[in-house]
Order: sequence, then C-alpha cells, then structure tokens
Amino acid sequence: MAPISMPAHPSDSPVRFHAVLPCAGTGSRAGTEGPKQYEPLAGRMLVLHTLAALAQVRRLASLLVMVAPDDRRMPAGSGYTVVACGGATRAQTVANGLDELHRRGASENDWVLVHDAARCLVTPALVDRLIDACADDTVGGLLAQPLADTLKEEAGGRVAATLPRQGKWLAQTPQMFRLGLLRRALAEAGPGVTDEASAIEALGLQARLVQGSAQNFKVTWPEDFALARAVLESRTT
Ligand SMILES: Nc1ccn([C@@H]2O[C@H](COP(=O)(O)OP(=O)(O)OP(=O)(O)O)[C@@H](O)[C@H]2O)c(=O)n1
Ligand SMILES: C[C@](O)(CO)[C@H](O)COP(=O)(O)O
Repeated sequence: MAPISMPAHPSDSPVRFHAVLPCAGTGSRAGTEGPKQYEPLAGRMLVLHTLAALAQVRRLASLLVMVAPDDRRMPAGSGYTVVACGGATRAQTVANGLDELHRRGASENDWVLVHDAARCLVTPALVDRLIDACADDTVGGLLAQPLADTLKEEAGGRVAATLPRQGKWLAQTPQMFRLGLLRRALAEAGPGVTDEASAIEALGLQARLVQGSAQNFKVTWPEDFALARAVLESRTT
C-alpha cells in the first residue's frame, strides 16, 4: 500500500480507492475501561485486526486512521497513517478524515471506503465485493445485511407494533462514495448522521445495497468481544 502523502493526481488519471477508518469513539456501550478499539482480542488490539484485513485489499491506495486528538494508544504501523483529527461524533470524525485525505492529494473523483474501526471481522473478500459492485455505480453503496428477525416497535417497554421487515436492511461498513460527493453530503447533513449513506440520501441520492455478512458485526456490547474472538480464532484454525 502506498504511503499516504500522495503525489499530484492528474484529472485524467484512473480513480483510486482510499480507506478511512473512524477510530475516535469512546466505546461507551462496550463496558471496557478504555476505548473498545484498543482492547486485546485474539492476540492483538481489536483495531489491528480491522487494519490487517484492509491491508490485504490490493486495490486500496491508502489507509487513513482517524483517532481522538488526545489519543496516544494507536500504534504507528506500515501501510496506514494515523491522524489525530477525531471529532465529537462519528460523522465529524469522518468529515475531518475526508478533509485530511483531500489535503494529502486525493482527488474529488477518487472513491473513499469508510469503515468502522470497531468492525474487526471484515474480510478482504467482503471489501472486494463492495468495490466490484460499486466501482461503476453513479452513486456508490454500502455493505448491509437483510433483517433476519421480526421487527418490533417499542413504547414504554411493551410492543407497540410489529413492523414489516420486508425490504429492511441493517447498514454495515465499508460504505463507499466519491470523495467530493461524500464531503458535500456530510457538510450538508451535519454532525448527527450515523452513517455515510444517510448523508447521501439527504441529497436525494440512493446508495446501492450490497450483501454483507452477519460476521461483519460492529463490536458494540460487552458480549460482542467473546463472539468476535470466537470468529477470529475459527479463521486461524
Ligand atoms: N466521535 C466518534 C464516534 C465514533 N467513532 C468511531 O465510529 C465507529 C462506530 O461507532 P460506535 O460503534 O458507535 O463506537 P463508539 O462511539 O466508540 O461506541 P459507543 O457509541 O458505544 O460510545 C467506531 O469505530 C468508533 O471508534 C469515531 O471515530 N468518532
Ligand atoms: C455506520 C454504522 O456502522 C452503520 O451501521 C453505524 O451506524 C455506526 O454506529 P453508531 O452507533 O451509529 O455510531
């Protein structure tokens, strides 16, 4: 993978694919002492599993990891660049990372794959599936998983309604859009959007849904660590 300082990129050159990793969260739901992305898991820090998977995607030209401004825990490594530009929300962290990518020479037309540091079970094959499905798309898209369970709406701890689950998907990452479009979408959507596709939707565009995997879950709750560990260990045996 090329170093992140990019040479000038003529506008008629082929577009490149970059990955940016929001890694500035506190992991408040995970029940860990520090941010969940630095927890030891199957032999190394959680986020290093995520980076190891992305490092195997041959089409990625660069990989930028956005950490919190006061974060000293993220180890430096070859193949990725760490920038301390995390924001108060995930959307702000991503927007700051995209600005940094732009400053470092990425072109408006380049594709950016935004991937949660906390989704440490992503595989190179899943990322390649997303790129294959979206590289010729006019908008871009995201990995997602069709809902497997019956969907309930709650009111005061009781079921208020059962919602139709047909056509409902759970958004995953990576989510892949052109750098220029995504910067504009996030600037207009503001800090509250919880994924890139929602910002794109707010512009009136429809992101492509690409089948992800149940294994590509986001480590969020205390019990997710054991599950993630089991999956990682199953892959090495
Ligand atoms: N201000 C923030 C908030 C989140 N993230 C990142 O966004 C990803 C997905 O967010 P989530 O799972 O919600 O992580 P946290 O915000 O850390 O967790 P919680 O909501 O439980 O506090 C994570 O890789 C997290 O580090 C980020 O970069 N900047
Ligand atoms: C982007 C995301 O992973 C899609 O499912 C998710 O929305 C990020 O988590 P958060 O809890 O909303 O920060």
